Amino acid sequence: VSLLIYTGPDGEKAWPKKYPFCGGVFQSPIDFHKDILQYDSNLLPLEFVGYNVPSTDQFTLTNNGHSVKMYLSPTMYIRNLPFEYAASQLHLHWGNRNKSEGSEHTIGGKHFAAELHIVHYNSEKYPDITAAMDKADGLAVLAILLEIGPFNPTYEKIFRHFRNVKYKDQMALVPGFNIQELLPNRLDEYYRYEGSLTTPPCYPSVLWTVFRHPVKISQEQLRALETAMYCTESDDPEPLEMVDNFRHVQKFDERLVFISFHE
Ligand SMILES: NS(=O)(=O)c1c(F)c(F)c(S(=O)(=O)CCO)c(N[C@H]2CCc3ccccc32)c1F
Ligand SMILES: [Zn+2]
Repeated sequence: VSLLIYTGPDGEKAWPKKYPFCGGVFQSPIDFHKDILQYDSNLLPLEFVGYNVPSTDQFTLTNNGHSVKMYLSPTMYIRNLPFEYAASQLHLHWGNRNKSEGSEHTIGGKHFAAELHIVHYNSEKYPDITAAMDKADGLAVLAILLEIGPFNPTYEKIFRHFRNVKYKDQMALVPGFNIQELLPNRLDEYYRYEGSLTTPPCYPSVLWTVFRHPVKISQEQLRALETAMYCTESDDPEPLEMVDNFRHVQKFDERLVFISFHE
C-alpha cells in the first residue's frame, strides 16, 4: 500500500476492490455503545515486559506515507493475553487542524482527537509479524485514545522528532524510554473485541484492547501532529498533507465487545 488514501474516489470505500478483506467480516474500528458491551470478569490487567527501554537504545521513527510509525523491539512483549505477543511498531491516527476528531474507535459516537496504536504479534505461534498478520490469532493491538489537556512530556519524546520525518520514507532515531508511560494509568479498564487491521489489507487478525481512559496531550502537541507530516516525498511538486488518516467505524452486527470494568 504505497499512497494509502482515506478520502476521495480511491478512499476507504474503494479499498475492498483491491483488498477484499476490507469488505469482509470483523472489521475495525467500531463504536463502543452500551447495548453491545458485556462485562467479563476474566479480563485481567495487561502486563508489559521489557517496555522500559534504556535511552542508550534507539527506536527508528519513519513516515510511511500514511502514518508516522516507530519500530519497537521484540524484547518488548505483553503477558496476560491468550498468548504472548511481542511488540512490532506503534503509529498514530489523527484528524486535521480544523477538526481534531481523528480517533478510529469512538465511544458513544464520540471521536477523540487522535489515537495511538501499539501493534504486537503472537510470538508464541509465529516467527515474525509477516507470518502472523493474516492469522486469526496473529496480532494484538493496544489503542490509546488521545484528547487535549496539559503538555505531555512522554509523548513529546516522539513528537519532537516529527520535523525530521516530514516527508514519505524519511527516518529519525528516537532514544529509548519507558513505552508504558504512553498508556493511561488504569491498565485494568479496557474494551476487548476481535477485529481487523484498520488499513489495507484489513486482515481480521487483531485482538483489540482499547483502554477506557484517554491520555492527554496539549493543543500545541496535537497541532504539531496534525500539521507536521506529508504523504508525499520531499521532492514531490504537489505535496499532500498527512491528515485525517483514520478509518470510519464499521458495522458491528450480532457481536459483543467485552469490558473489564463496570460502567
Ligand atoms: N491501525 S492498524 O493497527 O491496523 C495498522 C495501521 F493503521 C497501519 F497504518 C499499519 S502500517 O504498518 O503503517 C502499514 C500497513 O500496511 C499497520 N501495520 C501492521 C499491519 C501490517 C503490518 C506488517 C508489518 C508490520 C506492521 C504491520 C497497522 F497494523
Ligand atoms: Zn492504527
